[in-house]
Amino acid sequence: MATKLYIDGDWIDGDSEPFDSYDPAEGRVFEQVSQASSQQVDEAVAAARAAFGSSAWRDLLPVQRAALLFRLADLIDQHAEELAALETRDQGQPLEISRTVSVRGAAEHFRYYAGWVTKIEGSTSPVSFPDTLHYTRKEPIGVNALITPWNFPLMILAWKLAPALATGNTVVIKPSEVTSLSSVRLVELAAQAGFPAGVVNLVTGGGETGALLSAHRDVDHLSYTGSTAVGKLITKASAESNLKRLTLELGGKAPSIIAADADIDAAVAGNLAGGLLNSGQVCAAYTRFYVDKRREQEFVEKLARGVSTMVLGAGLDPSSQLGPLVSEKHLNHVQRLVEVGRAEGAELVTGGRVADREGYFFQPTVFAGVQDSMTVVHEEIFGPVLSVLSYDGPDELESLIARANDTEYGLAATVWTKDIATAQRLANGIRAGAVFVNMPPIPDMAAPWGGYKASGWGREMGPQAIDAYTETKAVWLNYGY
Ligand SMILES: NC(=O)C1=CN([C@@H]2O[C@H](COP(=O)(O)OP(=O)(O)OC[C@H]3O[C@@H](n4cnc5c(N)ncnc54)[C@H](OP(=O)(O)O)[C@@H]3O)[C@@H](O)[C@H]2O)C=CC1
Ligand SMILES: CCCCCC/C=C/C(=O)O
Repeated sequence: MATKLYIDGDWIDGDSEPFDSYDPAEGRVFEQVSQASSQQVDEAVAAARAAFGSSAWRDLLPVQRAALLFRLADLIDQHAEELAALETRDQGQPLEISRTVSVRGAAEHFRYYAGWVTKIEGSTSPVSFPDTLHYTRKEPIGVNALITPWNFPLMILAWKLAPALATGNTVVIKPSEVTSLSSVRLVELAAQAGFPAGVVNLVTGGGETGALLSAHRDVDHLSYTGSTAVGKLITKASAESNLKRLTLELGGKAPSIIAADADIDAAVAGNLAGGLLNSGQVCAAYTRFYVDKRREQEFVEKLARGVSTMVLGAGLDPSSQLGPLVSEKHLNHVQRLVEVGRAEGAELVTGGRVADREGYFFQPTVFAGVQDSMTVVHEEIFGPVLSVLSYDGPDELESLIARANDTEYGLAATVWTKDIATAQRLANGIRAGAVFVNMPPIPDMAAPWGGYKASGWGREMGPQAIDAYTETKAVWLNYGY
């Protein structure tokens, strides 16, 4: 039996043909997922609109709204093992990642934004009119479509859902068709927590569901995480429908700069974590390594050694360090780009092939001798593929910054050095939403996350997400009237 849709407080079957969800570690179907029809998408949006105006939601006191978010966080904790196993089975990530990053991360987001509910303040402005009070209010935007990706389905849903609900919005959730299951379970827990009917709606689907939401005239704001190509389609659909507000977290191609004074062992460990977490299926993954020529050989050798000792395996196997890629389609995408890298002359140091086992596993791969013009430096691979380039030393800092910035993306970057001036100059010069000095790209709910350039619009997490889900209203009060 297929999973169900959740519309206006009811669990219902999708009217379109259900689709298969695969266990990527086995390459076999393990669940059927309901597919919403176009009419059901309309019903979900209508339910969210009605709930937005309902006193059951609108008139809740901030402390009451916060209590619902705290309750949801507690329910996630109570079901942590079940959620982690489900995420691992559906997405492929090692169980420890599901536990610590996905499930604990999701619960922490609901707690963090529950804390914000009672602290969403406006301001007063000293306008130049006599007898006039001017103040601002932050109001919820209205109906929000949340279109979430397949790399961290549960956690990224929490990035969007927690601030949306904290600010008093209503939502229609549309998970990636590749990984819908943890979203279905989270919505069950939200219903159990007691959110009023219509506040949280879920439409699973693939093929047109996302497009229906992006073109919908009664969606006020859409938050999307995924490819830049779809991000562009969404901006077009917004422009051609109702100019809905957009928050877009799109592709990345993070540079990693390793200076001559870096602790190479620490840099290798940090870059392996930053480049291969979730098998490289991370928008902020470190992918192109610019190493000072004096340390290049040592870095490549140690990186390749680290990569080749990593244990590939099903996420549910506790010894596994690298899980499968999420789907056969994505495995083919990674394989194609690795072949392009070889054809363009990158030196394959280790890996480079689909692993010889069931499921969608790709060998972790290191390319050396990579040139700036190569496709592996520019295209988002979103897999376990690390490309090493080099640079000439401290005098090259300006050109190094230019090379790091020679990309359409600007989500994240990293610098490895003991010299504070080098770190600061690079952090200032690189055009990216986050620069990590001597550490992997670890998000935190208190810190903004998002990109420059084609990596997106707006910021998630931190206080910035409160802005993403609110409108600012200016109230002018003439008390001399
Ligand atoms: N930034 C990140 O975290 C992520 C980046 N990626 C990158 O994206 C690449 C391609 O991944 P892919 O699996 O194709 O997924 P995409 O990221 O391209 O997005 C697929 C999602 O977008 C929705 N969608 C498609 N068209 C529209 C539209 N016009 N309006 C609104 N939503 C739409 C789909 O829903 P529907 O079919 O129902 O319309 C589905 O939910 C990956 O190789 C990777 O590089 C992928 C995942 C996460
Ligand atoms: C160490 C945890 C890394 C989590 C990265 C979250 C990724 C987000 C994205 O790809 O959009």
